[in-house]
Amino acid sequence: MTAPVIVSCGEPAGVGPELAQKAFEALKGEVPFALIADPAHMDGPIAQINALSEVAQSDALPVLPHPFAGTAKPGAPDPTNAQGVIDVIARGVELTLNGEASALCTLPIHKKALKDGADFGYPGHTEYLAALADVDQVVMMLACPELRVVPTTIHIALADVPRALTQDLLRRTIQITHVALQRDFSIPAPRLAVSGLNPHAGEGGVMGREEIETITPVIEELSRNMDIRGPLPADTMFHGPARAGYDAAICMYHDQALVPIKTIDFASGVNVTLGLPFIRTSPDHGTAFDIAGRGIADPTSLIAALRMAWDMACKRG
Ligand SMILES: NC(=O)c1ccc[n+]([C@@H]2O[C@H](COP(=O)([O-])OP(=O)(O)OC[C@H]3O[C@@H](n4cnc5c(N)ncnc54)[C@H](O)[C@@H]3O)[C@@H](O)[C@H]2O)c1
Ligand SMILES: N[C@H](C(=O)O)[C@H](O)COP(=O)(O)O
Repeated sequence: MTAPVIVSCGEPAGVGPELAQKAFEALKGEVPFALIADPAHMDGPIAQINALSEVAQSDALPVLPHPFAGTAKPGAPDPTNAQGVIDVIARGVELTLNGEASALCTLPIHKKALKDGADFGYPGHTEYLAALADVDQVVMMLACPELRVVPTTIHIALADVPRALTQDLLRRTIQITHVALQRDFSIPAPRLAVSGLNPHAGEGGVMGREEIETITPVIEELSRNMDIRGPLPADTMFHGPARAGYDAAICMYHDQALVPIKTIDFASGVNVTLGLPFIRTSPDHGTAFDIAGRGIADPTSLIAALRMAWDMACKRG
């Protein structure tokens, strides 16, 4: 039997805790999951549990208690909670690695709050999870029913992208994506479209040389074994008919990949980390401090993230 999904609470001052309550109501009987959180931070009904084996018997949101140093005031992160947020993620990883949970779904963190409150040394979950799992490269993919995108460089300043974009990084990003599309998304022969970095994919070297020196050689090499094309101008590869021609778009930097998907489907996009020794998904939005605690946050993306985690877990068996 597939074990439940474990959900890390993320920033308690954000929309995470209320979304977990809403997702529990929506997914009862469909996706078994438990939240790791401080019960004192939760507003609605919860069932405190001691182990994930108790999830099936819970008629309220099952919560594995994790005491935090501070209270949760919507929209105002308490720096004394930062270490708790980080520790909850690590506890979620431990539970997936020891098999008590089948997958990890993370609620949003506030990166600056973690840096300020606990000197968190990672720009996001993606890099922290890679470190916890001792994996030197993972891939961020965001997926919605109409589009999958992968940023090759992730949480770095735009000015640093050209230097970070190496043939090795691009090759491994594409290979990890290709394997995951086959294994977790049931696409036997994935079609990949690779963007350029520069306007008009460099226009033959007139507007930048990364396409000639870095991107094209990798595509040529990998095209011997996979259906891959590019570099394509990024401005024309995301409209409807263009999207129909590929299963995933490999992009060169964060916003090149995430702007199109969050524009097309902010409500139900899912962030999934590929290349980890466990399954990790997440909603595609952040902590939404501006609406936290008002009961109006939309749980659609979290619901999609939980369904994706569960689906992947059931497929992997
Ligand atoms: N997985 C993650 O941990 C994750 C993902 C994205 C952003 N973040 C972090 O979250 C923080 C805030 O980021 P941001 O302000 O750029 O993005 P955000 O997604 O938190 O908010 C952007 C806008 O979308 C709205 N929004 C977000 N989620 C919503 C929901 N579920 N229902 C209704 N409206 C919603 C917000 O109210 C806001 O107006 C930053 O620290 C960022 O790094 C974390
Ligand atoms: N780049 C992600 C997004 O905007 O959706 C987000 O910052 C989450 O990153 P992690 O999953 O690494 O926390």
